[in-house]
Amino acid sequence: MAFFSKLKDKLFKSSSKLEEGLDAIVEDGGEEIAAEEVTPQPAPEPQAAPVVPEPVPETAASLVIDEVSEPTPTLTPEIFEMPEAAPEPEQIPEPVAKPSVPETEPLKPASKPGFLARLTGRASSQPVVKRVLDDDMLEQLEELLIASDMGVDTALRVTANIAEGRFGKRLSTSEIKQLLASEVARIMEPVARPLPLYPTTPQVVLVVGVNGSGKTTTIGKLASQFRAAGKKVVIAAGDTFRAAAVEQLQVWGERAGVPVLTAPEGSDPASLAFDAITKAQEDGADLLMIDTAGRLQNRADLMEELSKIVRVIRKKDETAPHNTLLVLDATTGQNALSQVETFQKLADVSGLVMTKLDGTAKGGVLVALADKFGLPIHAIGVGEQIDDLAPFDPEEFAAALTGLTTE
Ligand SMILES: Nc1nc2c(ncn2[C@@H]2O[C@H](COP(=O)(O)OP(=O)(O)OP(=O)(O)O)[C@@H](O)[C@H]2O)c(=O)[nH]1
Repeated sequence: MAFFSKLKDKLFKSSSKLEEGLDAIVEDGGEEIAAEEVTPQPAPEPQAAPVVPEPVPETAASLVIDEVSEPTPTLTPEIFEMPEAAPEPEQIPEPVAKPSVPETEPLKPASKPGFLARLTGRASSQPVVKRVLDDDMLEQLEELLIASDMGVDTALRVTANIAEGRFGKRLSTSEIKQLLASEVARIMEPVARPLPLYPTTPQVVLVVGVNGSGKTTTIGKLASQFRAAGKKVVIAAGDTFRAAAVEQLQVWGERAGVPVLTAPEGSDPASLAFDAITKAQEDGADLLMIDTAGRLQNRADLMEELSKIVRVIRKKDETAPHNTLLVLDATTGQNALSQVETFQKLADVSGLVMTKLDGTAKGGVLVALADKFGLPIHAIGVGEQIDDLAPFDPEEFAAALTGLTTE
């Protein structure tokens, strides 16, 4: 798949870091095994799921956005309904959420005889190095995952799951990679969800995040995708304190062919938001995306600013904002975790966009985020160009992160 190779190329630093680490771990204390002794490693048996498994629509991999019927304050899978533009009837997801699903039920990456399944069992004519999975090896694996920004808790859980039923067995780097990729995909599967779009118009998308995280760029990229999907979009440049931020948003608006509403420098962002929703309603816009300031230095001010924006737009539509997107910069690694905690206190964050996954060695933080918060990841930024915003696909991500290849 074209996107897979692009993501893989772009996640090169993350995967090479993990790959080199895994090679070193297996070689350290491993021994060479002749090809005929190499047996394919079965896919891992999932343990109790860290998060409740949710089926993900097949279409999730091809759409950053998803259209749903009713606005609700929280985003749960049952709000997903048939996207109007579903390409094939058989691709339509069943809107199922089963709180009664037993915790031990396997998660879904394995249900699709897809990419990972094709990799599993691949035979090699070359001799391979295998190492007995013992306490030393597990400790090294934990350290490697922690160093890859997966976070201590997630790294321990992932390693324990890999070890389950395999302790004392000999594993090759490729087998470990497959196991690791399956574990990562299993954690990521429930959070890989397109941005839900409700029928209410204008749909208000509030975009929050620290300065420099990629809010402006993401708004531009999203606006372009919405436009391509036939939506009428308006952008409000809500960071009225920084003229440069407003100018940059105007540039992105031009690129995406979307109007950007601005206000004089230093003016009240809530007042701009009110004018913007008024205009969006008058113009019959489908979407209003509101950029916001990201000054964490003064959290009380920022909190007041964000809650005032919400108060004011609710005067025009009490169900707004319909999505509050938190934009996170993957290169900040573990810092992204504290940003989620902080912004959850400042705003009612409904989903995440992770930017700058290209060229960072810190992609593992997504696994920690998914494991810890379970917030939907709607999209990932893999470059600075307008089309460098991709839907989040757990299997592709896991394969790219762990350095799995089809060759
Ligand atoms: N490589 C890469 N760079 C990105 C990505 N997303 C954003 N950037 C770059 O990150 C920098 C900051 O992005 P902005 O969109 O300006 O971030 P912001 O959060 O709006 O920042 P402020 O305007 O300071 O509030 C810019 O140089 C972008 O080109 C991405 O996915 N990959």
